[in-house]
Amino acid sequence: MTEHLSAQSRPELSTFNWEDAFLLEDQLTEDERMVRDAARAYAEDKLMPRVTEAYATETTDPEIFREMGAMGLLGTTIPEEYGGIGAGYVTYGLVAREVERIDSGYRSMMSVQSSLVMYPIYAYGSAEQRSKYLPKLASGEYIGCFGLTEPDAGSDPGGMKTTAKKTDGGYVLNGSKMWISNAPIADVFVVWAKSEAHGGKIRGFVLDKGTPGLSAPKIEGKVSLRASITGEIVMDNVEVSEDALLPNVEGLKGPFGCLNRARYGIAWGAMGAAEFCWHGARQYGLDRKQFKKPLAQTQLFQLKLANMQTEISLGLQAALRVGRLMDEAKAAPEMVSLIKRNNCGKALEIARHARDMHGGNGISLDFHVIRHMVNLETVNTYEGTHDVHALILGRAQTGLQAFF
Ligand SMILES: Cc1cc2nc3c(=O)[nH]c(=O)nc-3n(C[C@H](O)[C@H](O)[C@H](O)COP(=O)(O)OP(=O)(O)OC[C@H]3O[C@@H](n4cnc5c(N)ncnc54)[C@H](O)[C@@H]3O)c2cc1C
Repeated sequence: MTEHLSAQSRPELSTFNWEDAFLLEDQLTEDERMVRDAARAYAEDKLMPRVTEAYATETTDPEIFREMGAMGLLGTTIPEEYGGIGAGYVTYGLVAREVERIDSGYRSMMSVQSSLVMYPIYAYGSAEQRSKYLPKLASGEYIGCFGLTEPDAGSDPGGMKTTAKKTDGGYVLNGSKMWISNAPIADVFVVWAKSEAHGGKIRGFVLDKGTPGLSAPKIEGKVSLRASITGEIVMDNVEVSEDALLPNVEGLKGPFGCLNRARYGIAWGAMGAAEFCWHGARQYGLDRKQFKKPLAQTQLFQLKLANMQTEISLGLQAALRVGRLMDEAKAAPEMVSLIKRNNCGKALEIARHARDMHGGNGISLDFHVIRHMVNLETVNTYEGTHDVHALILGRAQTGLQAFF
């Protein structure tokens, strides 16, 4: 059709913005941009200067929770009366993207606090639980963790062995959780257990640090996500009163409701890490000369940059679309599986290429790409592995269950 239009009536073509191919910026509201800009400034000014050291020494600074809390970056979707900023899911995603542009570990700390601890207390908790925990979690005074995975139950959380037995005044919990982000420094533990009193159904409990029988040893020696502390949760006859039970949910839909939100944030976050790697590779290719010309002037280098730009542009648009649908309460969990799986897998591939494009320098922490690459191995695995999300999407289109 366009070729029949006269030059005057032909719509103006705008110039291409290589960093923002589909003008994502124009699709955001003023408020979304404002929170995003604040998150970007915080991430660049406060997180970037400490990440290399934190990663190298495998240390997590708990002060980061307080800083994020002061910036309004914890529990962004939680209403203001509980300390959140009552923002939508697009805002939450934009924040995840900025924080993960620096490090997936920092984004993990934030995602766990917001989606896996604050969200279940808000959505499934009693009025008392909401007012006891949410404001302090929002300010970062309390640090939270989420215990679903066990040594023998990862992709299949229904196989968990942790139990809650009814006592006169409440419950006694026994079992252990594995690979739990924030656990060794946590004040609040949201844990999932099979409750005999509820016919063996999975129920959520909120435990306080210091409860006898509750411990959270650190898992040492991780090669990935080293700036984010990870631990076990050991429950050895942990006695809690009735008010530790999350009253308003039972079954796997409890943990899955939280995971769905965290996975959505991860889809944005992974694109932030990928963008860092892409921009880093581009700049490196412009600066470094081999064979008397910039690396960026070679066809292979440009092909890789084009692939990165394409996947990131598509991945961000998809995340934005799902975020808008979440804000309209129209998003299905399978949509989240699709973007979590795609964006993590693509980000990992981009980070590997960026590492290669930096040559020998690519293996140095100073250039950051190998840190992102190794982090993204975890991001591709946790919150539903790349393959497990494929099985969710396979089931959705065939009606056939391929998990077992
Ligand atoms: C750093 C880090 C932080 C984490 N933080 C938390 C946290 O805060 N809270 C929490 O609860 N968990 C957390 N996890 C755990 C994470 O969610 C699990 O590692 C993840 O769900 C995978 O479980 P798994 O490790 O037991 O692997 P498995 O389930 O044993 O999977 C191993 C492999 O088998 C494949 N597989 C499994 N089932 C199937 C199947 N049916 N068909 C085909 N392939 C299959 C998987 O895709 C994978 O490739 C964290 C993990 C890490 C590494």
